Amino acid sequence: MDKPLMQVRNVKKYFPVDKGLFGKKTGTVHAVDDISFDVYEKETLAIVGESGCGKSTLGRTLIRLLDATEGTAHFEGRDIFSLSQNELRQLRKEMQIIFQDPFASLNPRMKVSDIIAEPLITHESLGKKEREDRVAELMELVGLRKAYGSRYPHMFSGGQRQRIGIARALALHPKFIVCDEPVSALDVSIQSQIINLLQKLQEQNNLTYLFISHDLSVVRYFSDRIGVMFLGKMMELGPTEEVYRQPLHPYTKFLIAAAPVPDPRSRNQEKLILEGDIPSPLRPPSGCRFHTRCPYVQDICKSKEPEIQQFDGRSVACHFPLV
Ligand SMILES: Nc1ncnc2c1ncn2[C@@H]1O[C@H](COP(=O)(O)OP(=O)(O)OP(=O)(O)O)[C@@H](O)[C@H]1O
Repeated sequence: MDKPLMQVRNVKKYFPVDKGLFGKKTGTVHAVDDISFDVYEKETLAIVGESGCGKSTLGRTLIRLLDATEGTAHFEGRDIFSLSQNELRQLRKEMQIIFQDPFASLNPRMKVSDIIAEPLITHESLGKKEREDRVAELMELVGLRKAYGSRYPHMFSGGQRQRIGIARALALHPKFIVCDEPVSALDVSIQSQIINLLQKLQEQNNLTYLFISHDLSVVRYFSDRIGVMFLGKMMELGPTEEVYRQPLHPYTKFLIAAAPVPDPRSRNQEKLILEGDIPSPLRPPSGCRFHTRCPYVQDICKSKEPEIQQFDGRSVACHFPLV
């Protein structure tokens, strides 16, 4: 494996909730709650989990679109949570994000060529001709015809709009890209085109992806490793194929069993039925956060938070891993 590009240690992101009288703080959402992992150069690390488990908050915190509550994240040796505004400006070139809904993230009043040129104008001092050439190059890279540059976002299909978002994200030659559910809003046939494009761009540009998805069938065939989140915690992390073949955490086993694409090898897998709703991140359960839904729950799970155990390049936060 390549060396770590990012080392994330004990990162927390809490949101105060003020719905009380006079905007008084009435609680805290534990969106990301003490998460540690490494992201290796040129890998695709998928982060999966049900809606609201903190995937987007984690991704946004790691590229400093959100300020962490606690913890550190070293990117090529620099703790990105303690950078000055000026240093942060430099860092922004190296870290980008691709959003789920390309339409919402593209300014409808701007021409596509201006949308793609925007980061170049903000961060680079290129002449007009150089900038136009770079925009044309980026459009070609993502499979958009140069002539489309004078059109507006509403004139494009969802897949093409996502290509525009990807071109803009690539404009400054980033190393690390958070892909936040980039194909969830697209038709299945278009999803594979965009995933193929992301893979091609990764190879050509040595990109590292943190790929956020609620859909395990999407990430299976192209992520190198997979991290499974539940209520702000990382429950399991390991090489994708190994995690699918033998999930160590009951929650991972449930997610794989519930994934929409049938896997012939998993047909005989024990059916797991999860009891209850996802608990509130405002008042996470004591002990293991998953214990209220876990079919294998035992007394210790209700009172003691599991330590993270390491198994040969894999990690799991469970008192009774499925080894
Ligand atoms: N700005 C905010 N203020 C308060 N709570 C927030 C804020 N942003 C996110 N949350 C809460 O933090 C928790 C994690 O949200 P997040 O969007 O990171 O989850 P997610 O796993 O990405 O879900 P989804 O797939 O639905 O986007 C949720 O309970 C959410 O309501």
